[in-house]
Amino acid sequence: MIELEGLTKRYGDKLAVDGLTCTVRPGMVTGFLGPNGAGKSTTMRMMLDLDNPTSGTVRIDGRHYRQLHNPLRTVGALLDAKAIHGGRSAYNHLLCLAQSNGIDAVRVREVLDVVGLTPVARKRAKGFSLGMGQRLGIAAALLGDPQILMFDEPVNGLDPEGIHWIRNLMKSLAAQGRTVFVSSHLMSEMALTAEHLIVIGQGRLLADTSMSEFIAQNSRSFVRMRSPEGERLRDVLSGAGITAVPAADGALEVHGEDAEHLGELAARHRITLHELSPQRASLEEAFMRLTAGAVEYHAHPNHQARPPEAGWGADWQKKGS
Ligand SMILES: Nc1ncnc2c1ncn2[C@@H]1O[C@H](COP(=O)(O)OP(=O)(O)OP(=O)(O)O)[C@@H](O)[C@H]1O
Repeated sequence: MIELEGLTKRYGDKLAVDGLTCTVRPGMVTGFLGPNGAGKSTTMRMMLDLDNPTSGTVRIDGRHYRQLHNPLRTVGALLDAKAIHGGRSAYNHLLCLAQSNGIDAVRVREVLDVVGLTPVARKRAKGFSLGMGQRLGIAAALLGDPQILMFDEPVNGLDPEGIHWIRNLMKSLAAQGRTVFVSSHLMSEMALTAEHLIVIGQGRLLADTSMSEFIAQNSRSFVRMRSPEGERLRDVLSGAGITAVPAADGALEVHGEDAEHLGELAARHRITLHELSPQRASLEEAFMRLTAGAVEYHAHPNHQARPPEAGWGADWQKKGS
């Protein structure tokens, strides 16, 4: 379990993380979301004691990172896959890590096997593709067989097979009772992987909730109905006090009613339906809706450089468009 309490980080005038209080629990994958510059990497670095908080605390299984006897056996992390000594082979990179952390060398072969790098174990890491580098970083995170795992953008550079693999790996680690904390900008991937979400914007906590609650609370859901007797269907709905809004393709959209009720109503009036489909918003829509006011870096849609306006989009050029 990872507990944050009032975690705050200030860089000069910039409040990168602003009083974060939340708990990352074991037995599930927790997704960590936020627009660019929201403070995700800074938070993860503070969790791993790579950066000092301005105030507030992080506790890993009840202790500060510095109090952990053998940190790699408690918490494994993939933060920056490029932070590897490129001159070493994958095997030697992991062996050095294992030896300096009192981990048996046998474990090196095990994790190489888990991440599928055994065939290239003796090759120098500097010749690795982005995806292979990610796999090596994941192998390092797994080396100490820790109960807590943190991954910052783990699917970066992975091909579809690799993305599928890491999704299953994270789910299986969580199913073993481990704490799995993962950040990603790939919403569709996050929707398939995470059970719980922690969302931040401009360093502040915006949501700490289950995936399904998050989508339900931050999106509009409705039922689409399509019938060859559209006019009559609309009259029947209206007679039952239900407002239906026509969609561009001739279907009707009904808010605030469940599909079962609407289907039964149509059946009672012997109205043929060609479609009766509950529409649930995607995680991406819900995320965009929640974070709309907390997006820090905006690109302007018409490609032409435009002087930044005042307000929360003013410094978008900092990270390039
Ligand atoms: N070492 C630093 N010095 C000064 N400012 C920093 C430093 N590290 C991060 N920041 C600033 O703190 C804010 C949060 O950055 P951070 O990298 O944690 O965000 P993020 O959510 O990980 O972003 P992204 O999704 O783009 O990776 C940003 O405005 C960033 O420019």
